[in-house]
Amino acid sequence: MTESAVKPTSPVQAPPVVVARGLTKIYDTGGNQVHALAGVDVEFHRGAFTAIMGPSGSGKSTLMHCLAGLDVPTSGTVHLGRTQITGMRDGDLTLLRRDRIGFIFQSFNLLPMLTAEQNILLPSQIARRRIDQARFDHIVDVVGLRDRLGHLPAKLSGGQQQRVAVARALLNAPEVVYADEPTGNLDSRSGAEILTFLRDSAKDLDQTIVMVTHDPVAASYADRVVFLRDGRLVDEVLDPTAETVSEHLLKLEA
Ligand SMILES: Nc1ncnc2c1ncn2[C@@H]1O[C@H](COP(=O)(O)OP(=O)(O)OP(=O)(O)O)[C@@H](O)[C@H]1O
Repeated sequence: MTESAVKPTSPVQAPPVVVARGLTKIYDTGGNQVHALAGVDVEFHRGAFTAIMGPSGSGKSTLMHCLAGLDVPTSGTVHLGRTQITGMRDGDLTLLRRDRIGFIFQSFNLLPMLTAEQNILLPSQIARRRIDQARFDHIVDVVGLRDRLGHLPAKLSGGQQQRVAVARALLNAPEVVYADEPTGNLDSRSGAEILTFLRDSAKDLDQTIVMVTHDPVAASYADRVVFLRDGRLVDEVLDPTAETVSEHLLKLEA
């Protein structure tokens, strides 16, 4: 078989980048136990864009925080590549998050006194990493920030600020990007631009992306949607549409 005849591996067949097994998280609130995660097994594959959905209080944020090493599960394991992150010391976890994971938050989290360009470059500079100029140029052009690089965040629209945050998260080609309601503060047009960019990054840059969202339209940009209810993974949809996602959510909330 010639090389050009080899079919590219689809995102769902690629090896998992993140694997969680038997994750539980119990919060003890004054003698009252809340089982925020009640035994979650889940995998996220290279180059796949996955949305995590579920009713309010179903455990989405807790799951993302445990996957990203921002919170410690009560039991179970999380692997990033070959590294088991559960059980790591705080200092090692901080370095792992800095070097191997990208984050995008609803509230952008940009430093107000730095320009767009300085915000994008800051994590690499803190980590004393060489800047990949070609990747920087590619990302800046694709997100349409070329003529805004010298602007402070206050001089940018919400959509432009989130594009800066997305460029910052993707610059270092992290093994996985976690996005927590990335379009929650944006109008629908800016939101659609960010989601299109995330979808294209998964496809074109082989970027693994995991996004928590309440919005079926946002989830429809993903390759796959996994649904949580009462701290358990109860369903999933491949190649979702806003309609199929809404139907599944309605069933879960019934
Ligand atoms: N720090 C905490 N202390 C006690 N209980 C908590 C804490 N964090 C979360 N919980 C509880 O754990 C459960 C899961 O919460 P989580 O925030 O993960 O859900 P969610 O699906 O992200 O919710 P939402 O969609 O409303 O953001 C809820 O019952 C919540 O009240």
